[in-house]
Amino acid sequence: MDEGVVENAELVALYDVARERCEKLASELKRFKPRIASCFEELLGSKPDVVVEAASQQAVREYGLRVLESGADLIVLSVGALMDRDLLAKLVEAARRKRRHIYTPSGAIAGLDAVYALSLNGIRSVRLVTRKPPRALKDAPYVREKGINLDETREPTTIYVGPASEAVKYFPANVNVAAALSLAAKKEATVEIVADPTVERNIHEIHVDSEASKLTIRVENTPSPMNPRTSYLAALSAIALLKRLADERLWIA
Ligand SMILES: NC(=O)C1=CN([C@@H]2O[C@H](COP(=O)(O)OP(=O)(O)OC[C@H]3O[C@@H](n4cnc5c(N)ncnc54)[C@H](OP(=O)(O)O)[C@@H]3O)[C@@H](O)[C@H]2O)C=CC1
Ligand SMILES: O=C([O-])CC(=O)C(=O)O
Repeated sequence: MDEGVVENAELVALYDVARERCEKLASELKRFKPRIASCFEELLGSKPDVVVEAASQQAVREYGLRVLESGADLIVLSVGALMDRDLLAKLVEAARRKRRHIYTPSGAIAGLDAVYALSLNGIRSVRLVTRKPPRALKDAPYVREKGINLDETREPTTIYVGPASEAVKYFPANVNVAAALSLAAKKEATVEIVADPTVERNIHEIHVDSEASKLTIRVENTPSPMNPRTSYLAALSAIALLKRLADERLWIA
């Protein structure tokens, strides 16, 4: 799985609260022989140039600053954590001071380059409609807190409408894309979440209204076989970013 993709880089270390998950991943790799770190300090001890967070919003809060302070770039997938303005300001300040970068890849969506471009001239409204099979949503804090029973859902049901900063707390493993979208738009997205038993894919629709363009983007993603909440595209997006960085930015799409 790791052959022939990111050529000019080494995977130096892996860290997860559950060590056996790193061991399983490492056993599936052919080219890379990463150290399996038993704590986050040990991961940083490998002196990485880039650390990819693919864990949780809590992990961004726990380790984000330490990554930048260690002199590494930080790629964030649990972008929801960055809706916390204080945390974002601290990370940006550390990145500036250490001359490193924070990257938020497009993850499970597309078109953030255009959304960012439109933000330069001001965006009137930005909306995300996320549609996932009920099994991908049933463990979300919001669903549990409100006692919503998704096992009996027979038709598409809107279970949540609200601002991105709230949505990423209620659905921390489902709509990090709402944060990536809001940061690109420089405007908080309104998020609608639909539990849809008629779909097998994780579907994200972006609607942006601005003077320069009306933008509609729809992405239908195959879920990861290991985690139905997560789209396969999100992992590919992080790998594609690593590849661009490892190729020393000779070509940026
Ligand atoms: N930006 C985007 O477009 C997308 C973002 N995501 C986000 O990316 C993240 C990773 O997704 P995915 O790989 O599917 O998640 P998984 O839950 O499948 O895997 C994450 C792993 O990280 C571990 N972990 C969580 N928190 C910590 C921590 N503080 N320290 C150490 N290990 C930790 C988890 O352990 P445990 O299970 O014990 O918590 C788990 O083993 C998620 O937050 C997800 O929501 C996903 C898809 C798209
Ligand atoms: O993978 C997806 O479809 C989106 C996702 O989980 C997230 O943004 O957290």
